[in-house]
Amino acid sequence: KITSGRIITDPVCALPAPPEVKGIALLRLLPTLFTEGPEATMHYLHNKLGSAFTVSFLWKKTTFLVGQEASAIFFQGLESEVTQGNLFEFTVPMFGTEVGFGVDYATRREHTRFIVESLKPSQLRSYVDPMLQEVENYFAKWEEEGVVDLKYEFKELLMLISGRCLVGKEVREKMFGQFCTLYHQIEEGLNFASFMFPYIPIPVNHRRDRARIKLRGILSEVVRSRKSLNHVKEDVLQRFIDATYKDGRGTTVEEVSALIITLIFAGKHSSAMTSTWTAACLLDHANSLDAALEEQRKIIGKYKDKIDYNILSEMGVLHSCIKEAARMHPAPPALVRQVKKHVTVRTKEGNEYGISRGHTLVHLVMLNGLLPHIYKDPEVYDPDRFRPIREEDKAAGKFSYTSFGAGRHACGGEAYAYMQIKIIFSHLLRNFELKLVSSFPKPDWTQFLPEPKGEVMVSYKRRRLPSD
Ligand code: HEM
Repeated sequence: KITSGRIITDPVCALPAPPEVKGIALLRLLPTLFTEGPEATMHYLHNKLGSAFTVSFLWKKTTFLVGQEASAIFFQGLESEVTQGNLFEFTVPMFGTEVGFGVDYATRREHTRFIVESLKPSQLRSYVDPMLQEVENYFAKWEEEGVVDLKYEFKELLMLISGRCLVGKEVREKMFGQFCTLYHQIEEGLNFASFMFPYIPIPVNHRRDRARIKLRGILSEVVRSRKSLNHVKEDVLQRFIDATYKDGRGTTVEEVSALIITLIFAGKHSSAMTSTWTAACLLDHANSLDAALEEQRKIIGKYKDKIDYNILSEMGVLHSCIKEAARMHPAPPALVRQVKKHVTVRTKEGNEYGISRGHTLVHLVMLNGLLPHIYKDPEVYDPDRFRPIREEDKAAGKFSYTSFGAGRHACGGEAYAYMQIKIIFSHLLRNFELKLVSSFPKPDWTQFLPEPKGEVMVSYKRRRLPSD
């Protein structure tokens, strides 16, 4: 039985708790969960219980939030109320104890500042040419025509771009194969077993730990060499080397190396998956594809083959196509926090609930982008909804679009991500005729970081897109 808005006697919290699902009611949901997946299950609970509801399993209470009103506390709450806390403990053996959840909150905020500064528009301009070179070199290896798994291709390409723009030329040119192998071993350390028990002695954890030490060694060598030879480069690694804490202290070699590994992790998979969904959506919607091609023709007419930061900013149609794919298929489908101090959640339906300390809070990005009072026909791929005049997310206001997070922990790499994805797609659209040959992918919920299921097979044929 699903209990609704029950008055509880917790002395700290006089407000009713959100509707709760537990025991037999929870068991009854299992068939839907296994046959239709988490999104359908959450849809069902959201429709039935409203925009805040709690799932209780054993002693663990997880409260799910959907929509702007209910999610406000998630994004705006103080660190003393709502925190990422020790939920991300599992990332410490992946990235090291010098960054992320291995350090205190104040130091972590300083590191976020280093990241945001290294990816701000004035810095982004310098990453356009290296990104372009990586993209051109990559697709130059494709034949005259063929069939590829675009998901695989994007994973490879995004790793190359990360290698060049984040890690820098030394590693990219001399030891990239070794770097990738080690990085993948760290990435493989992210699975359901290591998430629950990050330190248990299983082979995948051993490999992750050995890989992190070796990778750290490689990066430390590069940082030391740059420092001793006074070699200054145009990449994120250099920005981290030059960064200073508020007290004037510089970053250590270990911190710089750990920050770079963290950043590749934050940006590579999410960008590769958003690119894959964008391709699948575009190739499945002739109107949107035509609009994106038309925009490229116009831009070629104006600037010929030249691409720079400003020209990329003119690709508004392409931008909306990517944003719309990320709305329907957000790279992280849900975001998590922990309640540190009792908080109040106000819902769109006009309810007020008290959430007690110790609850896990989950903001459901995957449902937030599908709310019909914000998005017209939310199940339809319609990039125009983000174009001037309509701008459905802006019209609705704060927290209506959360595919890149929001509030204190909003994505620090959003502009960088759009830039690299736009560079990839402008190249693909100008140089290849593409067709989706496999069926439109479903999300694969068996992966720790969900991605399109199976191969995303696309046929390509070289061509030169004429100008308008
Ligand atoms: C399409 C690609 C991307 C998507 C969909 C995405 C999405 C997100 C989301 C939803 C969050 C919020 C996490 C939370 O609230 O718990 C986030 C945080 C973050 N992202 Fe991204 N991201 C993308 C690309 C990137 C890239 C390319 C970088 C860097 C190169 C990056 C760096 C970060 C960082 C550093 C944070 C943490 C911010 C903080 O905790 O203060 N992201 N991202």
